[in-house]
Amino acid sequence: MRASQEDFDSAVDRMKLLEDPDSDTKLKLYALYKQATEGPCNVPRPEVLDIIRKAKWGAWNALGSLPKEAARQNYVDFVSSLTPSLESSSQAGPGAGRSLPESEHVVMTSEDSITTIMLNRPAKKNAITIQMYQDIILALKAAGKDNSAITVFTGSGDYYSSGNDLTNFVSFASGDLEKISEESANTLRNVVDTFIDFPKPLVAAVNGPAVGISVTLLGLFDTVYASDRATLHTPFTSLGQTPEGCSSYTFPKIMGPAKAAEMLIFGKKITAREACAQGLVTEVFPDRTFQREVWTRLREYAKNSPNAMRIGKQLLRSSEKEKLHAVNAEECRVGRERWLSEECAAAVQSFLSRKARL
Ligand SMILES: CCCCCCCCCCCCC/C=C/C(=O)SCCNC(=O)CCNC(=O)[C@H](O)C(C)(C)COP(=O)(O)OP(=O)(O)OC[C@H]1O[C@@H](n2cnc3c(N)ncnc32)[C@H](O)[C@@H]1OP(=O)(O)O
Repeated sequence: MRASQEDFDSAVDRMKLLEDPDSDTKLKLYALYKQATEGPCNVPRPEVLDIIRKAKWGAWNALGSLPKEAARQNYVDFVSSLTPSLESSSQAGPGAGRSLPESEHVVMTSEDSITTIMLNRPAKKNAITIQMYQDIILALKAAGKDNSAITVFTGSGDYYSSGNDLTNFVSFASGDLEKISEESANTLRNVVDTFIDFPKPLVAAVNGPAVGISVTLLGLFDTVYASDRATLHTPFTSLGQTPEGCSSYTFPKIMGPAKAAEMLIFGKKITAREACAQGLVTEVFPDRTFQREVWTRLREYAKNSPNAMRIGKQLLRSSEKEKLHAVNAEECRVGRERWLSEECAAAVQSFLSRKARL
C-alpha cells in the first residue's frame, strides 16, 4: 500500500529529529522530498561554483521521472530505516549530545597502556566527515591526557582511510561558501595542529589503503607500521586541491623533493614497501600477521617509562613545532582557496555523480 500524505508528513517531522545526518543522507532526503512534493526536477542546473546547490540539483535530477507517489513511499521508507537512530536519540533526552571523546565513527579504546583511536566507518572506507574531524581532535586531546604511554591510530575494515569525505563539500551547513570554507579551513588547521602538538609517542597502524589526508598526516607520526596490502595515495591535484597535514614540508624532508613531488603534485600512488623505502613508513608487515606482529611490538614498547618516552618525543620534535604550525597555516589558507575553485567543484561533482546511487 502506498504511503499516505499523513505518513509522509509524519516522516518529515521525524526526520527533523535526526541528529547530524551525513551528507549522503541529507542529499537523499532532499531529493526524495522534492520529487514527492514537486515531481521531476524542474529547475535549471545551478552555476558551477555553487557546489552545494549543484549537488542538491544533481541529487534531485538523478531521480528522473520517478512518480510523486513512489518518491513519497521511498521517502517514508528511508526515514523509517533511520528510525532506530531517531528513537535512540529521542529516548536519550535533551542531554544526549555526543559522548566525548568517543563517537560513532571515531572509537577510542585503552588497554596495556596503549590508547587506540580507530576510524570506524568501514562502509565508506573510513572517509572522514566534518564531525569525525572534530571527534579526532577530541580523541587526541583525551589520549594526550590519559594514563596511557602510547597512542595508536588505525582504521577498521579493509581501509586505513580514504581521506576527506568528498561529500563534505556538499554539506548543508547554513551560511555562504565563504563562511563554510573558512570554518572548514579552521577545522582542518585545528586537526593538524592537534597532531603537531600531540605530547606522546604516536604510532600509525596502516591496516590497508590510505588516501589523502590520512597519508599526509603520517609525516607527523613518530612511527608508521603498514600492512603489505596498504597503498598510499595523495590525489590532490586531480581534485583541484593542494597538500595538507604539513606534508608540503614533511614529505620533502622525509623522502626528498622529487619523491615528494611524485606523490603530492603528480598524485603517484605508492605501495607500503615503496613508502618504507622512502622513509614515510617505518616497517611493513605481511597482512596476515600485521595485527599480531604490530600489537606484540607495541605492547613491548608500552612497557617503557611513559615520561621518558614523552620527554624523548619532545626532544625529537620541539625544534620543528613552530615551523610546522606555520606550514599548516599556509596549507590551510591555500587549501581554502582551492576548495572554492571550479576545478575542485568539478572533481568533487564527478566523484559524487559516479557514486550518487539514490
Ligand atoms: C566549498 C566549501 C566547503 C569546503 C568543505 C571542505 C571540507 C574539508 C575539510 C578538510 C579537508 C582536508 C583535505 C583532505 C583532502 C583529502 O583527503 S583528498 C582525498 C579524498 N579522498 C578521495 O578522493 C578518495 C575517494 N574515494 C575513492 O576514490 C574510492 O572510494 C576508493 C577509496 C579508491 C575506494 O574505491 P572502491 O574500493 O571502489 O570502493 P567505493 O565503492 O568507491 O567506496 C565504498 C563507499 O565509500 C564511499 N567513499 C569512499 N571514499 C570516499 C570519500 N573519500 N568520500 C566520500 N565517500 C567515499 C564510496 O562513495 C562508496 O559509497 P557507496 O557508493 O554509498 O557504497
